[in-house]
Amino acid sequence: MSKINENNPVIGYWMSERKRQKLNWSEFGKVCRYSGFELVKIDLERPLEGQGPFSVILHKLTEFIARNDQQAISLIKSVENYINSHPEIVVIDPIESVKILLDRYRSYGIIARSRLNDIDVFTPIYVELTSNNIAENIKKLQTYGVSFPFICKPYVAQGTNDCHKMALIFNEKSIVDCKPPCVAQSFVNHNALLFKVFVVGDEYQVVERPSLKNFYPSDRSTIFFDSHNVSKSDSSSQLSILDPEDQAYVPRIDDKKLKTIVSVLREELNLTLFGIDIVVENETGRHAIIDINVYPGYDGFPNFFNSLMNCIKKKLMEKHKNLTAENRINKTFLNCSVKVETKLEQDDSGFDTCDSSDERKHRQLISSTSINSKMNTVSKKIVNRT
Ligand SMILES: Nc1ncnc2c1ncn2[C@@H]1O[C@H](COP(=O)(O)OP(=O)(O)OP(=O)(O)O)[C@@H](O)[C@H]1O
Ligand SMILES: O=P(O)(O)O[C@H]1[C@H](OP(=O)(O)O)[C@@H](OP(=O)(O)O)[C@@H](O)[C@@H](O)[C@@H]1OP(=O)(O)O
Repeated sequence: MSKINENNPVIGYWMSERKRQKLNWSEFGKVCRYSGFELVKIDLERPLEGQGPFSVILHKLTEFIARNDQQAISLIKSVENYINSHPEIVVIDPIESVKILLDRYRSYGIIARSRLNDIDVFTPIYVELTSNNIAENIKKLQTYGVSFPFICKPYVAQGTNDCHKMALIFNEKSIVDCKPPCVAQSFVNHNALLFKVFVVGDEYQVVERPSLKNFYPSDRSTIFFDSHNVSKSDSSSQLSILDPEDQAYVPRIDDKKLKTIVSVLREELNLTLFGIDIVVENETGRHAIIDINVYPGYDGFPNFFNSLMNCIKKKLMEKHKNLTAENRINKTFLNCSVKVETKLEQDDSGFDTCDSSDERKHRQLISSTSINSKMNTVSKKIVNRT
């Protein structure tokens, strides 16, 4: 097992070249150096064991996690194995949590079951469509209460070429335009304003983005669109221009609700880097969460790299504290067990008690096995941290 180099801790990262360039990632290298860290790109084609030791692993592996081929599966498996055998490393973010968010249906479920309901924050009614049988889909939509118009969103939320291709469906005869497997979600009118919340650990920022205009049930045909042409900071889609009959009212986000949304989701998702897309429903002012993204673009987040660095330092401190506490608990456990065992040996006077001496030996064996395994973990951790 490799050791953490505390004098010059290494942050190993992986993200696509496209994302690296968009974020101007080399600047983060400078921030790292300034804070005494080394920033190293992980080579996914080589075993990770020889590339460390890492103090932190930061990744956006969504494009591999979303893929279902053998190569991607075994690549992710080997990253997972490496992470599992190095509990001392801070991982941003756990692959298990990322997997959940790549499945739109599951991430909507998390919102729907969370205590956000208590503050009237909701995810618009949704249902998963898995079959091409139109009658079955109509029935499902009715049963779950998905209303027209609704948006058909690909099942996989991030990391594929098609995951941002959506269809806005206005009537029953257009249900044929759904492309299962997908999630159908009722459309919420929100005057074409989207609030994007970018979260970095304890910090967050809201940026306003263009969004889809108000729509109503009608005979019109399906609108197919790519979400990246609608809701980027420089988007100027025709679909975002309000109709003359719409009220030129500007929705507002409630800061107190926003704070609760971030803290509830941070806890529910077990993620450090994520984005929440919120719209405010016309008339009711209710806040609807329409999407959650893993490690989003952070476009408009001032000093993102400084916030990221602060967050990494905080996570390292927490990890250090947890490992120290674990060591202390293990030592206490060891002391107690040694005392109990000594007492057991003294008690073994040859008289028949309710425990046979064989049973006692068996118990002692179990006890010392568990001490040994605990000590192994402790000493491994001590080795890793020196
Ligand atoms: N339920 C909804 N009601 C109203 N508008 C919606 C709803 N869901 C999505 N939209 C609109 O469609 C756009 C794309 O939806 P969504 O955010 O789910 O797509 P995405 O591809 O996951 O986006 P991202 O690029 O953030 O990953 C949103 O920006 C918003 O304009
Ligand atoms: O940065 P990446 O390449 O990861 O792209 C992400 C994109 O960021 P970008 O706008 O900087 O492209 C995000 O947009 P914002 O929510 O931040 O607006 C969001 O669309 C993610 O779903 C994308 O992840 P992907 O689907 O590609 O995995």
